[in-house]
Amino acid sequence: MTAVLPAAQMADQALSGLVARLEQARNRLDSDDEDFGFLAEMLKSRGLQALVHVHNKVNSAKKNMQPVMSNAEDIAIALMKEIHYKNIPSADAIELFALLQSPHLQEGKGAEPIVGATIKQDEQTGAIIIARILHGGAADRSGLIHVGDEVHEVNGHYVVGSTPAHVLQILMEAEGTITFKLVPAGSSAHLRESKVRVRAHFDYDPRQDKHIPCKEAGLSFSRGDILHIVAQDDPYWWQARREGDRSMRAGLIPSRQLQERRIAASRAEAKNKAKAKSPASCAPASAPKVKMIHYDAAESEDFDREEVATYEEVARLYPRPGLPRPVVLIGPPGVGRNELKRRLVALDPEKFRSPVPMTSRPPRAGEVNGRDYQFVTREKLNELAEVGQLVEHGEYKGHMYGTPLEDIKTLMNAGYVVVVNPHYQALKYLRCAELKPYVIFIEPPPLALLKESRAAAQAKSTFDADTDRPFTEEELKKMLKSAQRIRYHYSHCFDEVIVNDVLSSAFTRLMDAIQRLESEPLWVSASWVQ
Ligand SMILES: Nc1ncnc2c1ncn2[C@@H]1O[C@H](COP(=O)(O)OP(=O)(O)OP(=O)(O)O)[C@@H](O)[C@H]1O
Repeated sequence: MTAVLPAAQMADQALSGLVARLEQARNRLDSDDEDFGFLAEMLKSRGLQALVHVHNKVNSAKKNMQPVMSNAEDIAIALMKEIHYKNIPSADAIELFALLQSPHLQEGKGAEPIVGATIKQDEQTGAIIIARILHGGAADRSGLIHVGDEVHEVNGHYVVGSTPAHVLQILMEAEGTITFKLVPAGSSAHLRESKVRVRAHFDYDPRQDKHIPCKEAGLSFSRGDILHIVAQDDPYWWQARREGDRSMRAGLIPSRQLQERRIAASRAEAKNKAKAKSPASCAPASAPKVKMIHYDAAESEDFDREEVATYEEVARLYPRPGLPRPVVLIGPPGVGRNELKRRLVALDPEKFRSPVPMTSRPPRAGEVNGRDYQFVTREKLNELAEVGQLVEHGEYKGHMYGTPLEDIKTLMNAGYVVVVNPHYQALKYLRCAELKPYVIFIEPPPLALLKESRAAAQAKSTFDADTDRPFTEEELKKMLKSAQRIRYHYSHCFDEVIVNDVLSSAFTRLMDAIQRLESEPLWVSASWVQ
C-alpha cells in the first residue's frame, strides 16, 4: 500500500494546494470517485513528496552555486577541447569529459573579491586558507588578515572541512559587517608593499584575460600608464595600482615573466600563420621603394627588432639646474619637426641649441663651416660612425652626413637645452643615462586636417629636396602611414606626443612641455637615476 500524508502535513505548498483544489472539485463535479481517489492518493504519496522535495532542493542549491574561480568555465572548455582532440583518450579522461559536459557544471557566475581577498583549499590538509590579499582592499585595510591564515568561521558559520564555494556562498549572502575567525599563519607571510614603479608598454583589460585567477580583481591599464607594483611575490600575477591612486585597492596584473611569455607565444603563432600562408619560396611582391632619406639606413630592418616591451622600471627625475635634458623630436618625414626646432632656436638662441651636422660634401656658396655644417672628410665621418659616435648618419647624393654624439653632450654640459630632430633609429644612441633625453613624438593630424593646414600655410614638401612644391596627397598619406609605424614600434620611448595640427598651437604645446621638463619631476627609466 502507498504511504499517504494528510494535506496539512505536506511540506510543499504547491502540492498541498493542488490536493485541496482536488477536494473542492470532487464536491462540485459529478465524476468517478475512483479516478479522484487515485489522483488524490498519488499527489499525497510519500514517493511524490520525496521527489518534489529533491527537485526543490536541487533548484535552490543551483541558484546559490558559485564557481571557485571566475575563469572556471574557460578552464573547463579548454580541458574539454584537450580531451576532445586526443586520439585515444583514457577512461578517466572520458569520464571527466562527461562530468564537465553535465548541465549543472555548465552554469556559473564570477566570484566577487568581496572582502579584497581570495581563498583556496590547501591540497594536503583540506583547510580553507587565504590565498591572496588585494592591496588596499577591505582585508588589507583591516590589517588583520594575512596570506596563509586558516579560515575557521565566517559570520558565525563554522567552515572547517567545507569548500571554498561554501565560504563564498556565505560571503555572498552576508550583509553589513563580515566577521572571520582565523588561525594566523606564520608572520613571514605578512605583506610588505614594494616601492617599484613601472611604465606599462601595453594595454591590459582583465575582462579579456582568460587566465586571470579572478577577473573582478584585475586592474586595467593603458600603454604609458605609470603603475605602482605593490606585490611581486607571485611569479605570474603581480598586484598594482595606478600611480597616485591610493584610494583604490590594488588589482592583479600579469607579471613581466607572464607577459613576455604571452608575447613570445603570440609572435610564434603569428609567424606560423604567416608561414602556412606563404609558399615555400617567393620573390618580393614589388621592388623595394626608393626613398629619400638624409641620414639613415633602410627603415625596414629596424622594424624587425625582437625587443619585448612589457614593463619598464621607472623613477622620478627632478630637474637638474644647469643640466637641462635634451629635447628629441621624433616623427615621420615632413611632419614639421624642423620647423618646430627652428622656431625654438629663433625664440631664444641663448637657451635652445641644435648641434651642427657634419658633411663630406664641399661647402656651397655662402655656407659657413661650423654654422651651416661642419665640413669634414668622408674618412673622419666613417671613423666616428664605426665607433658609434654618430647619432645618425647616411649617404645622400654621393655625400656622407652625420650628427656627432659628442657635440650634443658638449652643448648640454654648457647648459643649453639641446633640440634635435633625428631619425627614430637615433633613439638607440640618444636614450642613455648620460643624456637622459626627453622624447617627443610629433604626430600628423588626420588626413583632412593635415591637407587643410599644410595647404593654408603653403607648406613645402620635404620628400623631394630639389623642388619647391607643396606636398602631394600621396606624400601626406605616406606621412600618416609612417607615423603609425613609428608609433607602433617606438611608443615605449616617447615621453610625450604632440599633434602638429595648427602650427602655432603645436608650438605652444611644445613650449608647455619644455616648461614642465624644467620645473617638475618626471618619470624616467630607473637605471638613469641610480
Ligand atoms: N602645422 C603645420 N601647418 C602647416 N605647415 C606646417 C606645419 N608644420 C610644418 N609645416 C610646414 O611643412 C613643411 C615641412 O616641415 P619640416 O621641414 O619642418 O618637416 P620635417 O619634419 O623636418 O621633415 P623632414 O624630416 O623630412 O626634413 C614646411 O614647409 C613647414 O613650414
